[in-house]
Amino acid sequence: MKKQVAVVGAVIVRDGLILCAQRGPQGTLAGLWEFPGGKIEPGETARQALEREIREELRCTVEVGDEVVTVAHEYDFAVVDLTTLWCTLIDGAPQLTEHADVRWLPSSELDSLEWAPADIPTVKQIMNDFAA
Ligand SMILES: Nc1nc2c([nH]c(=O)n2[C@H]2C[C@H](O)[C@@H](COP(=O)(O)OP(=O)(O)OP(=O)(O)O)O2)c(=O)[nH]1
Repeated sequence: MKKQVAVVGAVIVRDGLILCAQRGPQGTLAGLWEFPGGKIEPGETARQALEREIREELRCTVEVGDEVVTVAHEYDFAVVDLTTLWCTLIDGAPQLTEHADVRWLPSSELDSLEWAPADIPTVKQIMNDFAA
């Protein structure tokens, strides 16, 4: 059985734009775009994990809202269960610590980036939700 990893990602919305983050040039899924976040640690809820990851990775504070969607994606290295949650910034502005780049994009332009494979259904759903 492949290892199963529970991951949370933040869909941070500010002034109608969505924060997209590019993974660093080394390691898993290098250079691809994702929603900032990471693995849920034992004993944490998805929301707690996301608040912690955003503080660590982007040095800012988010308020976590409703779930966008949960998607399971099988990579060669693991099955990733990616849950995304709508977020708003309540303190600070995102700073680059691990990511190569961040961009604020309107939902209609999200598909201009090369996303991690697990994110593609999520990106489609966000584009639909915003267009609705
Ligand atoms: N944070 C985040 N991770 C994602 C997304 N899409 C996606 O496939 N992933 C994958 C990448 C990683 O394998 C895992 C998240 O773990 P992590 O954020 O702790 O990443 P990492 O690079 O330190 O992990 P790893 O090298 O040990 O796999 O989920 C996404 O939108 N956000």
